[in-house]
Amino acid sequence: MAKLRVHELAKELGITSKNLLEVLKESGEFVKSASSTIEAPVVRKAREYVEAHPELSNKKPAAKKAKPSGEAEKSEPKKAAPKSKAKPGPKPAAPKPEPEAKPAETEAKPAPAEPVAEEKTESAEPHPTQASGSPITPKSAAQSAAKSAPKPHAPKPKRDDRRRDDRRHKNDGQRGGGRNSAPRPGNNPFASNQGMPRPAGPRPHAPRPGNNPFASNQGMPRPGGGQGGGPRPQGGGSRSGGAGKARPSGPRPSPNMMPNHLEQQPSSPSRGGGRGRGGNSGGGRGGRPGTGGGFTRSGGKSRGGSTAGAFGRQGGRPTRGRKSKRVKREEWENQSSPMVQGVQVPHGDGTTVVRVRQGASLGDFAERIGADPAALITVLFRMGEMATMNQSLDEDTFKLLGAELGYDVQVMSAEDEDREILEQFDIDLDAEEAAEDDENLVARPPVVTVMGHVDHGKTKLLDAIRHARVLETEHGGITQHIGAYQVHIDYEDTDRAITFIDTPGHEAFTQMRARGADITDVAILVVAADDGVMPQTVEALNHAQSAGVKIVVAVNKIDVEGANPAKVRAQLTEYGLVAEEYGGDTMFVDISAKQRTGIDDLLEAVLYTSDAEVDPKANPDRPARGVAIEAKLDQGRGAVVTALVETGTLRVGDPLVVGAAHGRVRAMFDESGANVEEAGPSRPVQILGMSAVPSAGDSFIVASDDRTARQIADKREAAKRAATLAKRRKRVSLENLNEALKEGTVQTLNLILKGDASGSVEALESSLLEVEVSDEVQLQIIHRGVGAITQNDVNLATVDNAVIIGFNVRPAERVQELADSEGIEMKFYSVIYKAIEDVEDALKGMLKPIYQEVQLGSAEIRQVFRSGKFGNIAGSIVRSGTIKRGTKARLVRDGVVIAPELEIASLRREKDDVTEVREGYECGITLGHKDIQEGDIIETFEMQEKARD
Ligand SMILES: Nc1nc2c(ncn2[C@@H]2O[C@H](COP(=O)(O)OP(=O)(O)OP(=O)(O)O)[C@@H](O)[C@H]2O)c(=O)[nH]1
Repeated sequence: MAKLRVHELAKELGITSKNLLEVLKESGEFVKSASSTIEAPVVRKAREYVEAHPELSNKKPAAKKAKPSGEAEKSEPKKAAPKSKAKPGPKPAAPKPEPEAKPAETEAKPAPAEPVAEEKTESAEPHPTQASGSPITPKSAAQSAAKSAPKPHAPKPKRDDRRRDDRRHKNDGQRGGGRNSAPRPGNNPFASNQGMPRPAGPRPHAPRPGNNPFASNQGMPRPGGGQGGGPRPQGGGSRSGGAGKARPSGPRPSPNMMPNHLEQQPSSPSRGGGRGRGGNSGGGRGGRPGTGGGFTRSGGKSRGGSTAGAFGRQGGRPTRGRKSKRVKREEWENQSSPMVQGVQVPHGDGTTVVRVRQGASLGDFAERIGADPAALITVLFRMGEMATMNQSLDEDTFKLLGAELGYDVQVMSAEDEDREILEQFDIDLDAEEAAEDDENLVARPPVVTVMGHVDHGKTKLLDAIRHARVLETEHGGITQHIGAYQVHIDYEDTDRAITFIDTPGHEAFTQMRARGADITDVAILVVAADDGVMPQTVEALNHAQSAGVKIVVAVNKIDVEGANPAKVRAQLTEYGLVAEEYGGDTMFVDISAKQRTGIDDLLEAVLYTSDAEVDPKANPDRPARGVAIEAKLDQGRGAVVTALVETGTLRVGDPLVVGAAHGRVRAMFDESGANVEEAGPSRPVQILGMSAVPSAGDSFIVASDDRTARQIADKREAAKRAATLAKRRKRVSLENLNEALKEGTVQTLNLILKGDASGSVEALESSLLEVEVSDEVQLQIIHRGVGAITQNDVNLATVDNAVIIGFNVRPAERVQELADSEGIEMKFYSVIYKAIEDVEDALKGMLKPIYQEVQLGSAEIRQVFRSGKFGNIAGSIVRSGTIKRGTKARLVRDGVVIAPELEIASLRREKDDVTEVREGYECGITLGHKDIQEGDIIETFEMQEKARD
């Protein structure tokens, strides 16, 4: 199912998304925006078209496609002939291919070769997305273009830039011709009526009746084009030759264009083409309006034997008769597919990119390349891998398989995948953002994160701000920590709000970013004036700068003796933060978080910086979108999510999706615990009503209804599961997969990481998490931190049976003794790879657990009873421990084991069957062993796994 998006394909082809969109739209494809997905067949067509039209390219014309085009050229002549259909003449003589003729070429060929096969494959695929989408309206394009112009405020790094880029993009795209009139003369590959700008109006109708995905204008006359279809060189037209008559205008600019390609599609090529060509060249009818659709695939189809020739039936018959076509297509593919590993499967050219989701199965991949899954299973098997059709494959396996088949298989990132999921519900966040009209945007409070070195006063500062500013509010101040809060300040005679993320430190900031949540507008970098710039100060500013976040420096602890604020300013210039007083553009404010001085100045500096450098804006009049900042499970209230609204307004009752959780907003609270009915941009609120607890950094969107919300959440959950499955599979070799599954025991190695700096701890953690030994053993980092190993760490290790890893740190006083007495292992490293090696070894060691025998009890046989029914019964007395029924036993006589592998088959006290008998009691035991005597000792034991040290 993984599909390329327009912008991705555009990038790949070196043209603008706009151009590509136009090309696609013109060809009748239902693409909505640059983020819309496009089906493989369309991708292929577009690729071929663009390759054939280097003029479309922005950057590198058709360089990379050189090869394909070359091929195209080769075949051109052939096609050209058929194409000439333009000419009424019965015999398409035109030997001379028109420049654009390439695309058509293939189809023209009487004997469709591989390309045909490929095309077919594509065509067979349904095009759900396209069908539902509607083209971007000219209005939105116009709006977005308009937006780009005025930029009242200073440069806005993040979002604005992005938006601007988009606009630029759009504008670029339009460069050819009228902005709305998508079709650029000459450029549009699929356009049937090239050269005639098509009024934007009709576009929306794009959806042709019928469901021929390729017929651009089925059944609808194209304005201006006269019959639009008629003239279309492409399709069957060319083939049938007859079409000619339809052709009003002279030589079709690009008969070969896409249309032809399309024709190559599955069915058409072989039969359609043949038919049209031969039999009914009469295709004459091609004149039919509407028919010649860009992707005339239908033209070819006109199998009705009738004349339908080239342009023929399209209008009337979209894609019916699918079945037989499909069958034929398969037959065709089978004939033309190359052999790989002795199996016939489609083959790429080595550069063909196939995108699959994380955790995609072989079946998914087969669908993408139009192969028979069974054939792929065989190929994989012969490559030494075994997989079923529905089993998730990991990226490596896909890559291997792809390489074998000539495809560059790319596993989609989680973000792309999510985008794709949303697109299935017609939600395209990027496009919406790009299409947002500046007029609808209103200023929103800046979102601020506090960062800095350990102990420089981040928490104290957040407290100071909270107290200074929130206690005065009507609700009586912040009563709870919800992960974010808003304060108000009188700034330039206006009441202004600032939103603070209440989790200090760049780790949280980075974690959120890693999940795609760029919510911070301004970062306050806290530097203690008595300590100066420290390692984490630098880390924090690097993180902020790399995120394009503006920084305000809070020089803290100026109340401390020896504080040297000037030194901080001087130090930070080295890192590109030059104070205004030194001619730079960064605001430095001296504060004392402890004494709560300078706080107002700091807040003003934040607002000043925000206004000047960020100018955050959002449209409050739309369904809300935002990010989950914190989430927890509350016993009485269920999932409690603190969400920050980024745009739109969130209201109680809204159907919401947060990550893989969904639900209706049952109630909302602000940081003071007060009920909130609605929350606008930059407003943090606690939300009740979600079905599950999402992760911090998960984005949320208001869905159109509960059902959609649930479906999106379900799909996300499924994607997550598939990704996890794929990862897990990676770690289990095929040989031991079944065993591992059978045993069902997964062992976990718990680790506590302590390091000299958070950077090194993070690096160590991420490296360790990549260690994969087997699916049976997992590695879990239960705690990490900066600084010496403390008693707390050891206590935690005791509880969770963890190993402590110290990276460039040592245990604090008396901690070593504690660890020794608790049997906690501490390991110290100064090189990351050494730690990784050791952990890897430990994990491997865990693979083969050592079992040890544990004695459970022993009993002495006092008397032997012979019973016909039960065999020999040992009347015994339990000498130690407990004798349990069903446990393993051995028989010892005079210190010699005479029967090592027995089992307590039955156990009785008096006349009752019992499960166990304790020390000192008499009992009757049967062992299923005849040779027992008075005085023999029955020892019972079990095998217990021994933890490795
Ligand atoms: N004298 C003085 N002490 C301060 C000031 N700000 C913070 N402190 C003290 O510095 C210590 C660390 O403050 P925190 O706010 O916990 O520092 P932090 O940066 O949040 O520390 P971590 O959470 O460990 O990263 C505490 O003992 C505070 O009381 C200040 O302005 N003046």
